[in-house]
Amino acid sequence: MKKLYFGTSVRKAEAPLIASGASALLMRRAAWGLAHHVLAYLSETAHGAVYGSRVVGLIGKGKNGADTLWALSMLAERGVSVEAIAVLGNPEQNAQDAVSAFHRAGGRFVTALGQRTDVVIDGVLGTGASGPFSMSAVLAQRGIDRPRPETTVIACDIPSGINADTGQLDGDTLTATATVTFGATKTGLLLSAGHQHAGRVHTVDIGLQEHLSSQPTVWCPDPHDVTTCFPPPRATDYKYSRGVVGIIAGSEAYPGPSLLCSRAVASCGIGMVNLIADPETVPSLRPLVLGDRPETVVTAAPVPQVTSLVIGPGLDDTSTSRQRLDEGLDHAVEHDLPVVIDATGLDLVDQGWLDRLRLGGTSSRTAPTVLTPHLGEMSRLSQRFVGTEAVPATIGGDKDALAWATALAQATGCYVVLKSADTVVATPSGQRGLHPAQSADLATAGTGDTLAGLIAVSLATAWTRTNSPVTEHQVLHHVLAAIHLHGAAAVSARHAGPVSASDLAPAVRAVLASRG
Ligand SMILES: NC(=O)C1=CN([C@@H]2O[C@H](COP(=O)(O)OP(=O)(O)OC[C@H]3O[C@@H](n4cnc5c(N)ncnc54)[C@H](OP(=O)(O)O)[C@@H]3O)[C@@H](O)[C@H]2O)[C@@H](O)CC1
Ligand SMILES: Nc1ncnc2c1ncn2[C@@H]1O[C@H](COP(=O)(O)OP(=O)(O)O)[C@@H](O)[C@H]1O
Repeated sequence: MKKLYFGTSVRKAEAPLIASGASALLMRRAAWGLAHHVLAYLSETAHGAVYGSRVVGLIGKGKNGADTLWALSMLAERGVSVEAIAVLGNPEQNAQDAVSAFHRAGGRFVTALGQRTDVVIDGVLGTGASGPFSMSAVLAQRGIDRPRPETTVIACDIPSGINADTGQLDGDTLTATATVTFGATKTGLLLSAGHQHAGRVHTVDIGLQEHLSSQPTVWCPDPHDVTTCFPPPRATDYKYSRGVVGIIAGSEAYPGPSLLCSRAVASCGIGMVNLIADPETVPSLRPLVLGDRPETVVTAAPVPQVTSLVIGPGLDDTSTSRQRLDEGLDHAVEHDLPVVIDATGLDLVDQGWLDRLRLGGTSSRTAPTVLTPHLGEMSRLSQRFVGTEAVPATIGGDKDALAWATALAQATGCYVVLKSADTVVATPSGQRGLHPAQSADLATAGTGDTLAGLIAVSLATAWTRTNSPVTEHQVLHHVLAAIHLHGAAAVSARHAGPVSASDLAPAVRAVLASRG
């Protein structure tokens, strides 16, 4: 997993260095990093020509603008023709050293972008941005055209106006081809509007690591985590040692999720899939799932070897579904097993259950309970268990997703996986994870049922493979790995055309096959 930091944390980490007079040094390191990446993009985009190419910086009134001016000076030394446009404030007043260096290098201030601009550097606002910001309005006020769509835009540290903690943007900004960010990868670059506008993120080390170590971290999964958390079987394995996932999903009204969930679990190579569906009360599930995968073990109650449970996809609001949920949760509590609660299960679970399911709750539980709401379900859960107002469920909306998930995790004592284009995870003690959107192909019915199954597999693996008690951080790791596998499966399935939820299970196998 990679570590991400809030923008405010990076600013706190810089503070002691700035106090000791190292501000100019940090800025120079940042500018070198920015210039280096601009040169690389020029080599790719300006017909391989660095000499004679033209780079224009949009300059604000803070240090972000100063960084950009220093980087332009360095580019000038490599034969790049550099110009700057003051779009906010007067850099002469706030960044005199940088302006002098820029002039010395042959740079000049202009008032228009000009016909041929190879790269535009967005140096208007960095981590000091606050409140509303409209790049369109700021440019229009000065009679400056927006860069043409084909122009390479490189954001200095973060696209202007983006909140470096939350990724939120109150207004509009330029969509960058790439962002060159300093000190650490900021959460705001991989979340919400920040993720949509940052383009490719390059992180430049400016010597903050030691000072960042005391700052809170947000964990981000990578492909290696899938390899670790979804391992191939060991030579000595047998079916029960690989884990058994119990599934309480599907109803007479919505039978499909039982199949989607079973397929997802089976596609990971688990020891056994146990669909818990009494033929007396939900008669259609058994033939449906057995017709698809005869190896599924369908029982009225969980088999004793169950290692983790997923409860909720496709349940309806009937007494049968409620009873199935109650029996499944009872089993999870009694045997201290990890349980993933998804979809209707989230609406059926009540405070009494949460008191028993929370870590160290009335049942002295040690195994995790993972709640996997989408935005609408999250809004309802927050109203019921945190006491917050109803929130309109729009992707990229004005909610700080990490803070929202953290509040619910702390209130419920459960792990929360808040699913939208970006997915965030919060643990009961406040550890956090973030999986930036990987594939919008997941925006289709049934993909959440698949994810719930993958998380249950990953937790079953943690439970069967780890001898010592599984830590909260290990649970976070396994949950994030499952989310990454889900996204990678959507990317893989895309190669064959538009994706539906049924395509994900075969794609999960393909992704795992490619990881060895
Ligand atoms: N510290 C260091 O040593 C290092 C820092 N580094 C660099 O510094 C950058 C942060 O610099 P920064 O703190 O000067 O903030 P920055 O974003 O450039 O501008 C703030 C100015 O903008 C204004 N403003 C704010 N919001 C606004 C809005 N919505 N609309 C309009 N105006 C708005 C605000 O005005 P105010 O609201 O305060 O009146 C203030 O004047 C960071 O991203 C990185 O590039 C690196 O070099 C590494 C070393
Ligand atoms: N635009 C998007 N980009 C990336 N992932 C998305 C997007 N929209 C939805 N997803 C993902 O798709 C899944 C949808 O889950 P959910 O809404 O519970 O679906 P369902 O209940 O139909 O199974 C989640 O994992 C979510 O993160």
